[in-house]
Amino acid sequence: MNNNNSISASFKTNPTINLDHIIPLDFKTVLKLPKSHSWSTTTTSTHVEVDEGVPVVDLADPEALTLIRGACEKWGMFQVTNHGVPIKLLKQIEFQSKKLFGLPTNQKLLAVRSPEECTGYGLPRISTFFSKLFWSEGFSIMGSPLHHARQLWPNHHFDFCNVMVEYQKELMGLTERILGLMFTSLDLTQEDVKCFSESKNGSKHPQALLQLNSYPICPDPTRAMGLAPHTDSSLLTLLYQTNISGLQVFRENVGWVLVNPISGAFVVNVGDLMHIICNGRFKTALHRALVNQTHHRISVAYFYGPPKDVNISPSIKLVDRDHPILYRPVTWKEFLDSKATHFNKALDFIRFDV
Ligand SMILES: C=C1C[C@]23C[C@@]1(O)CC[C@H]2[C@@]12CCC[C@@](C)(C(=O)O1)[C@H]2[C@@H]3C(=O)O
Ligand SMILES: O=C(O)CCC(=O)C(=O)O
Ligand SMILES: [Fe+2]
Repeated sequence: MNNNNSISASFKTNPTINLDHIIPLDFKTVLKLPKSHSWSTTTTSTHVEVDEGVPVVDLADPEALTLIRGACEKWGMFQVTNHGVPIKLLKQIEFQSKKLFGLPTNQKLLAVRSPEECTGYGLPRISTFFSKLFWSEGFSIMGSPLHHARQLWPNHHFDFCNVMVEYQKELMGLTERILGLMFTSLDLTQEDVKCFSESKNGSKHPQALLQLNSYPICPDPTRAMGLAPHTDSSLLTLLYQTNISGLQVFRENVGWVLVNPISGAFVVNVGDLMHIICNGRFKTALHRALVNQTHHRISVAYFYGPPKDVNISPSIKLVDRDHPILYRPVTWKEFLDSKATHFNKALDFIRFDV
């Protein structure tokens, strides 16, 4: 799916940038944090302790709708349990990710993401917005991972590919179920949220990207950044953060709050597009990942969005005299283009002055 027809084209790396922003360091050989990866300690300063953390929602709970609405309004994030995705699949994707990131660097570079593309091995795209580099590496997949998996393991890519494909199938089902709950919690029906109706070129398919993240053991975590603060551009992101902590979410007037790993749970992030549809009522979650000195951390993010050329705009049901319309219509493609230039300010560029 690496063509101009998909959203992948919108978050391609600017071809003129330094390859340092694509090719990760050979982390295993580094005993001291290099200057290139040394952030000021104020940027990496750790989280605050809070009494009540990110809400956890058991999908079988009769109160799930109310809990989800409250969590999205207050945190832009919650964790889900009892979601139906087999634990075995979660263990398998963790295993396959570790297998991939454990390869020697020269082998991983066989599948490096090219500047024009969105899939393959490399540093997270947002690294181009920062002068310091991240203590992390990633592998992005859209649809079939076959092309890059063959480059890594010419004869032994079957298990990897099967797990990635199965995981994407399961996560698409779960994401759509959670999206339905989120809309229902605001009394919105399918008709109220037009983003899945026919797109201009007749394609009705939602778009999704699977991102495997690896945060190697770090010699000086107090000065390193795994993934800098950002919001996801998606409608919704489902993150499996294994059992090693590192994810933090920002709360206004509170600070950075740790998202405690819960065995077998998914973290659900409200993305920018959901924030637009809800006219700001559900908050897009500002989050980041820090690293540690003892454990290699893996996380798996599934970004889900609408067909690329469908207009996304605030639902009129959530607009009234007290809640004026905040955003103008935008397609996911246009928004990703804007995000690739304006990064965390992209929402401001489509906001009406109120
Ligand atoms: C579908 C997408 C979401 C994403 C941009 C992209 O087109 C492809 C990569 C995704 C990712 C993964 C790491 C974090 C993130 C912020 C980034 O830079 O690239 C997200 C993007 C996003 O949500 O904007
Ligand atoms: O690794 C994590 O906990 C966060 C990953 C993330 O935010 C992302 O991939 O967008
Ligand atoms: Fe994210």
